[in-house]
Amino acid sequence: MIELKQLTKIFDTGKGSLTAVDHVNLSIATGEIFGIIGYSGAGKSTLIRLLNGLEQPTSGTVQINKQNITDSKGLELRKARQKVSMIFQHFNLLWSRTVKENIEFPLEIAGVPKQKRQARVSELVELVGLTGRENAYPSQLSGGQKQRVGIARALANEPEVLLCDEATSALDPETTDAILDLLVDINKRLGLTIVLITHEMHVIRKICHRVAVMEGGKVVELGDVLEVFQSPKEEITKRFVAQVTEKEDSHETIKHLRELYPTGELVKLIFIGDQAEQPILTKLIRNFPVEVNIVQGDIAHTQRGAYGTLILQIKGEPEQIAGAIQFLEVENVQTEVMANA
Ligand SMILES: Nc1ncnc2c1ncn2[C@@H]1O[C@H](COP(=O)(O)OP(=O)(O)OP(=O)(O)O)[C@@H](O)[C@H]1O
Repeated sequence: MIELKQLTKIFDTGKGSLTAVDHVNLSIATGEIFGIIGYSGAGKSTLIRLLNGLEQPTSGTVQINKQNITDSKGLELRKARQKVSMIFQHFNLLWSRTVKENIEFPLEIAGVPKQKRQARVSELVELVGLTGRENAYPSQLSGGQKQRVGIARALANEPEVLLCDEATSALDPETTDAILDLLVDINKRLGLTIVLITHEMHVIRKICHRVAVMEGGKVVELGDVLEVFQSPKEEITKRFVAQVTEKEDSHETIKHLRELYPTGELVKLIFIGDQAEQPILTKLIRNFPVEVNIVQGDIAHTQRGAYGTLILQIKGEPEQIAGAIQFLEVENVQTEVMANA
């Protein structure tokens, strides 16, 4: 659906040239929710502006549905851009227009007749959960409701791709989750391809299928969200993953746990995907004469299955403990002995 080849954008800053996007190659499938994460200045906004044709690349190409955005001009470019819609961190609504009128705006521009426009607006209002608020002005809405208007407006002309530029960064955690749920719902119902940029790993974890990590204009890591959580390779990716996993690996935490649980072994288990639903602990306790205490646990759900960590205190004869740990490894549970008694 989206193909970026050797995509590069160099800005002339007056003080020399700055490579904001550096030879990026990406292939995003139809119906995928694809996340791009990076710290400020990594090049995410520039990349997204290249995707919707607002910025011209210095070199390389952007193809959407086999159409080359970078070569298109005039009517052709406008048509290609209609397939791509966008929502923003600060919503970018028209303040003097009501909810209904904001959603209707892109339909007016596209020349859709009034009756058709009204029917489409009603559909969209319902889709984003704003029934009853049609005549409110943006100033009368909460942040989450404003973003719902932004989403409805973006969907008005039936785009194939929705770009989300830090779409939940201005929202509180609960509202963020509700908006992310809405995006997943829309992705499933309409088969819409979603590309989002963010600096929050929570957003990636919750809704994305795949993720690209950007640093210094380059994609430094790319993979399935679950895989990236399981084994982040780059230092920067590890830092992003640590945003949402327990701070259980820190030296202080381990020391603290050792004080609380001075005997036996402290073992950290990492469950990925289906494993999180299997009765592995039941089997362990049945097969080995050891005592197992749950010290700490955390399960996160991604679009591709669950990811969880569990810290156990295992007490018993050393060879039985060793056997229990071996059993976990045979069951393909990633296991780390955290501290010795
Ligand atoms: N129009 C421009 N002219 C010159 N430099 C620019 C321009 N736009 C972006 N840059 C520079 O390109 C680099 C990448 O910026 P970009 O905004 O794409 O990063 P980002 O990852 O989106 O960060 P942020 O989240 O802060 O927007 C930065 O060093 C930025 O200063």
